[in-house]
Amino acid sequence: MATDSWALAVDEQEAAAESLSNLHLKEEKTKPDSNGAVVKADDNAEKTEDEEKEDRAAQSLLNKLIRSNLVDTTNQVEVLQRDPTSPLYSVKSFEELRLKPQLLQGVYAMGFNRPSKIQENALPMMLAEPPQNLIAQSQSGTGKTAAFVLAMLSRVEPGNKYPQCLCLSPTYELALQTGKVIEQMGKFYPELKLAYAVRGNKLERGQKISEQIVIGTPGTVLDWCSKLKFIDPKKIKVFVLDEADVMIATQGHQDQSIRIQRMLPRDCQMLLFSATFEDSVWKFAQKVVPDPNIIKLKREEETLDTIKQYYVMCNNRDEKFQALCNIYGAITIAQAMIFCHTRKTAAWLAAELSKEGHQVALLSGEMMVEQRAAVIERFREGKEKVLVTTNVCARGIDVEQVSVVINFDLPVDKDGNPDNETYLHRIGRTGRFGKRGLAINMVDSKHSMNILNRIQEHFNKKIEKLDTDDLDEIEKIAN
Ligand SMILES: Nc1ncnc2c1ncn2[C@@H]1O[C@H](COP(=O)(O)OP(=O)(O)OP(=O)(O)O)[C@@H](O)[C@H]1O
Repeated sequence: MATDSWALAVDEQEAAAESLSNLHLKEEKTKPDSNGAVVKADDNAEKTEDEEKEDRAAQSLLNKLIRSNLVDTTNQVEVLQRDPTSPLYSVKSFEELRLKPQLLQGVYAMGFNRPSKIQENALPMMLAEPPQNLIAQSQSGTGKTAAFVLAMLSRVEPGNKYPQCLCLSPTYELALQTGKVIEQMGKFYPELKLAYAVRGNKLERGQKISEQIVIGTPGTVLDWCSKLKFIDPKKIKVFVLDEADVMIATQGHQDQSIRIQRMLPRDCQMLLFSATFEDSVWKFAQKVVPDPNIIKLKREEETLDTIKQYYVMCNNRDEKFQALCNIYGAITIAQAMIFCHTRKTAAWLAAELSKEGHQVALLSGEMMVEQRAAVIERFREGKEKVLVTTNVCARGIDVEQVSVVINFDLPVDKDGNPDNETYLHRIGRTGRFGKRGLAINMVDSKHSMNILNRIQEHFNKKIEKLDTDDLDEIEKIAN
């Protein structure tokens, strides 16, 4: 399980050296050399990076668990065809795809009325004859999984009792999630079976798999294809590489995926999906998907334009808490998210707010992903009005009804510099879909004032000072 390790490292520092608790926020990058706590932070640096990678898989799983709808996007899909002279097809309905009736029934049973933006272009390409390869990138929640599941289900011949579609996922949990979609969409195909090639799923040696679709993690799939020979890779017609960006962040997965790909027949259809498209993903994609069509859908830009930003000057944690109480006392806040730098602060703040009678949810890095999903779900349903959280676990969560975001601690990176991207992520979520949002930043030292100033400069947007002792002033900001 992934952990909020950066916060954990900081927590450890806090406990180990209370008097030096602000060391990680040192303005200058150079770290004092005579201090044990700082050396410890250095020791942790590598571990933190590793665990951050692991956190990508956890984040991805969390996104899947809490997502119930397609993500809205106004951006246009970018399509790069392998053969630019061939006509470009896009579909506005599932009927146009001439799917097998059982499959169309499965799609409608899932409540899909029409293809998503990425599906409009991706599906005709994936279902074309002869099969074409595809690399597709779009953010989580835009319909990629549903698209490749539909492609696998369309190509499979249920009468043939051997694996024909192979799908690689970065983790066991993500494989299970995709498996669920296959089962749902293939509901009206009773003869269709699915096998999970994941660690712990032990088969007897010499056995052959009769399931038509295999989904699994690269290490186990490689074993099943080569050493154990449970799967005959030469019979695979569709090869899907899901979550390529998460995949390559895990040691060994890239090589294993390439080795699997090499065992497949030349005419096997190769499909690769990724939520992001940094250079490393692109290089990997080109290695495993020959002659691809490419589809990209840009992430919806987050902006601070519709958000009123304020800061409150305090001297310490207790004053910050008092300021928060004053704000709550003066204005009605439907739902708020409050961000803290460490788990320890988050837990403390949640407890203090509860004592004040607020219905508080705490989202923290040591929770299992499923627990986090449950907390977010309750918050979404409005069962709690305040969500206190640290950074890592709240990234990428869309909580549309949140009207106020409070940075109890300003976001800083490992070197103590402003983390502008995180600031935008946190705050950008309030002012969605034309709504106006409110962001309040707590500042408690010269150092954090400096961070705030640098954030202001970066976005070229003024953050106004707010006096939380002046009730009239607070009331004004809510209007
Ligand atoms: N055409 C559609 N119409 C309505 N809902 C859809 C459609 N396609 C997918 N969905 C739903 O939208 C959500 C996101 O879809 P999907 O999981 O396929 O996206 P994704 O890009 O693969 O995201 P992730 O990588 O997080 O899984 C799911 O709840 C899915 O059931």
